Amino acid sequence: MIEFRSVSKRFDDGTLAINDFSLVVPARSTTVLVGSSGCGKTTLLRMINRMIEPTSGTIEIDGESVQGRDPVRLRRSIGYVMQNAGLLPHFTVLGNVATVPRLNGASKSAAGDRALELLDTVGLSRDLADRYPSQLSGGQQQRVGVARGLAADPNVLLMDEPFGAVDPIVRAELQQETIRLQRELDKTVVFVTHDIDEAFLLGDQVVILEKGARIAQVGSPSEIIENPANDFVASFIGIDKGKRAFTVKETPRGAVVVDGAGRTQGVLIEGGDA
Ligand SMILES: Nc1ncnc2c1ncn2[C@@H]1O[C@H](COP(=O)(O)OP(=O)(O)OP(=O)(O)O)[C@@H](O)[C@H]1O
Repeated sequence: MIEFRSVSKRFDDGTLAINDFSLVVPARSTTVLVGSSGCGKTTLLRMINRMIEPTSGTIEIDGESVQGRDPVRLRRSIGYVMQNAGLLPHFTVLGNVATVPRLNGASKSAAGDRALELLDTVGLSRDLADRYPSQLSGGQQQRVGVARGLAADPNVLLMDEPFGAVDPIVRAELQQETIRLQRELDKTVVFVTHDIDEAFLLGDQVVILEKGARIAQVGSPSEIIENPANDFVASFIGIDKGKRAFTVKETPRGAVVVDGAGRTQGVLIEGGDA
């Protein structure tokens, strides 16, 4: 579990990026921070692994303040996946993934073996191991980025808009892979996006943020859609534009559900376990 307690961050130029933010991130599930550009998502994420230091307040992982931990060791123990994968251009795929285990003291051959296993885990062919990042597609680069994030077998994985730069089809694939990985690996994932659909797809807990990282609402996707806390949330999740507003239409074969654009999205059945 990760806990933010009254965390604020004022940058040197006076910008108050985070204003008194408190949140519990449950272990072994995915929490998504979602909000418009500049609301403070990246700053929150980077305070977890001390790439950014809070001005006040504390952040704890499993009850221990990160401020008391050695920043370099802390960073190596937490997976971090960023937009555009953030790969080292002069290292091969294998080199990029093996770097973290090497830094953590693994021998060259053990780190290489681990890196190959991780390519399997993220669905990349081992044939790509000797390529350089520029020789990969955007989606493949992102997978390498995820493999690198998992390399230290961290309990906590931070993902900052990891699929922002790939096309919609690859993005959908990577989202499904993320869901599969989460099921298999059982990590505590904190995921940042500005895309509410991505947030609802991936998040067990979704945190909708306004400027200054003010929390507009925290809840499961169902809770938020069923009971938006205010007009800002309703608008942000698209209810007012009819995006998540469905109507029921009777047809000779039974009731169907129709979206705001008049397109039939599915059939209405009795019961279900929700
Ligand atoms: N080093 C810095 N110095 C001054 N202000 C900063 C710095 N880094 C970020 N900010 C400001 O802090 C606020 C929050 O930035 P942050 O990058 O956390 O937002 P974000 O929600 O991740 O945005 P985006 O989705 O565009 O990446 C913004 O107003 C930003 O301009």
